[in-house]
Amino acid sequence: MSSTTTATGTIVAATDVSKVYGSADTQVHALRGVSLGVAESEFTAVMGPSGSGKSTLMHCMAGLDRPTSGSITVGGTEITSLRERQLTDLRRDRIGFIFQKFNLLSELTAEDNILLPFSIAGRSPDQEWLRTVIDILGIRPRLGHRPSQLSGGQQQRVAIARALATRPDVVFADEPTGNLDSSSGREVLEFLRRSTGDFGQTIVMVTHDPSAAAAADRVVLLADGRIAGELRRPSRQDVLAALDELSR
Ligand SMILES: Nc1ncnc2c1ncn2[C@@H]1O[C@H](COP(=O)(O)OP(=O)(O)OP(=O)(O)O)[C@@H](O)[C@H]1O
Repeated sequence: MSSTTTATGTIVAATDVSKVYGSADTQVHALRGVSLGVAESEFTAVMGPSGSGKSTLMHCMAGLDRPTSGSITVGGTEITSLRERQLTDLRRDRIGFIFQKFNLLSELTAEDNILLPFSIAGRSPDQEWLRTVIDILGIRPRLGHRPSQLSGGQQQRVAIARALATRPDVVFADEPTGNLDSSSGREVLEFLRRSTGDFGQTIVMVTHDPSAAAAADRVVLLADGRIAGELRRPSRQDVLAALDELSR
């Protein structure tokens, strides 16, 4: 079983997680006994070669997919045994998502996109928190715009506001800078970093980009469905060297 240090204050814990896709001779072992603890208020990046299991791990930890075996807890709740309805509620209430392609609803304004999780849940947002998030992200002047009227960087900031608005236990970000130019990408990473330092938000980000990973507190390396190592506050060069080592 691969494992990495589980810090105290662990908010998401995967224990001996395996995921097998397909059956019989078409089986793919996407994860082979991964154990990983995500510390509260930390920015964790997951990296590794294509096909190493990054998306599968993130989807399992976020309750979007079920592991074949092993345990996953989010905020102390074992999610692998939850029914579909309970999983949907847990994702809505305790998890935020940021995607490479922003995933904003094109017919809604930026503000309505940010408020969508609340409309779905039939709840009111914490107005003061919402104001703080919107102001820090600098999107107040854009709240009445639809996604097509916003740049990629602005759309991603709206998506970040939507993810943070519910104050989730953890935000999962899937290549959040993948569709952005380098300066918008840097801004987005800066916001993500700030949300961990200033607000104690926990973030798990899957990325291929060594510069993006270098913004994280911790970089977990996956290879062939196993944890292959980790780096603490690495530079871009450290990340590149570790990836190079993995591909040997
Ligand atoms: N739904 C699926 N059905 C069958 N095999 C799958 C499925 N999803 C992923 N796989 C396989 O599982 C392995 C891990 O895939 P995964 O997408 O998790 O890797 P990744 O590290 O995120 O890759 P990439 O960097 O290319 O996005 C790969 O061999 C992939 O082909």
